[in-house]
Amino acid sequence: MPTPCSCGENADKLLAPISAAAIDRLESRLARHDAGFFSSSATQRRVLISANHLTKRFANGNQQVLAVEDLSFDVQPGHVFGLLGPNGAGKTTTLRMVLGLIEPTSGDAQIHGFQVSRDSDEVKRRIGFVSASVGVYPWLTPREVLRFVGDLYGVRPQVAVERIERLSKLLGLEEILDRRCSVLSTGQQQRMNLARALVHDPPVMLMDEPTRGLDIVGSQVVFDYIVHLRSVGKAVIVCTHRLDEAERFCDSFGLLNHGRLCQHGSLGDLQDRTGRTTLTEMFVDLLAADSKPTTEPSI
Ligand SMILES: Nc1ncnc2c1ncn2[C@@H]1O[C@H](COP(=O)(O)OP(=O)(O)OP(=O)(O)O)[C@@H](O)[C@H]1O
Repeated sequence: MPTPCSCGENADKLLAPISAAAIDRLESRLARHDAGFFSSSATQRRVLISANHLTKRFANGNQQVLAVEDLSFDVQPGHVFGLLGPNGAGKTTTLRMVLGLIEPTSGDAQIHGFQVSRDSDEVKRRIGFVSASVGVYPWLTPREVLRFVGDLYGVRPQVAVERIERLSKLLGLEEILDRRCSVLSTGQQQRMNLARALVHDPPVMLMDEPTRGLDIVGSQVVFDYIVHLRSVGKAVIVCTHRLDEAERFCDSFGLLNHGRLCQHGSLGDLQDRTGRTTLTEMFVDLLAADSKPTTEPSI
């Protein structure tokens, strides 16, 4: 006898026992969904920076310099990765490959799922870059520079105005926004560079020695900025020689020497593996143990 219900004849279908076959089908669909969610594409979306077996050789007269060798790492949103190493270890070369400024000899990097070697425009749109050696336009004011950069990246003028206002507050630029860049101090120029790297609101930030030449107050502005980047979910790579500072603000580390990744992990991982407490102690051991030259005969 059909069940009386305002749903009419559909009520029979709704109340009918679900067959074992239907349950099997449902379970296998859910399993497929879960597998898809946790497998490649979704996981890759969670990884904003992915370096895969990056290698770079430079020709240098009749020799070759192996600047970076088979380097792989991932950086997730809201994560600060410290790429550390002595002079000439290959840090800047790695950043240049990730930015797409130089071509790797082999390997590749992905930014937000876009391959650097193939989708370089998409990649550049998604990266902010801060370097101690980036120059400023002497005759422009910070406000003009920030508007100009916003325009280059296709940020709508009204959005650019709002962002410049927000970044000025964040970085204490209000007083200097309309002064010529040529009269700004090193610290003020660096604050403008930090703002410039964020005008297009990229999900990824690469920072090459961002505190070089800065005093304690200037360095603190950079640390606060990095903390801000993490809190808003950016994926950040920082190259620095200030190991004590890196310990404070990086979530994980890659220790490079002669282009090779000698250690990789959180501070706790590295402490467990090396038996050392500080990055400085680990570096001293690393340099003593690993003195392989990076020049090879030309081929
Ligand atoms: N264009 C180039 N031609 C030849 N050799 C290069 C070139 N660029 C970098 N190198 C070499 O590659 C190696 C790595 O250089 P890189 O600038 O990446 O090191 P780094 O870790 O950033 O050093 P630093 O801390 O001193 O800035 C060095 O031996 C350097 O001399």
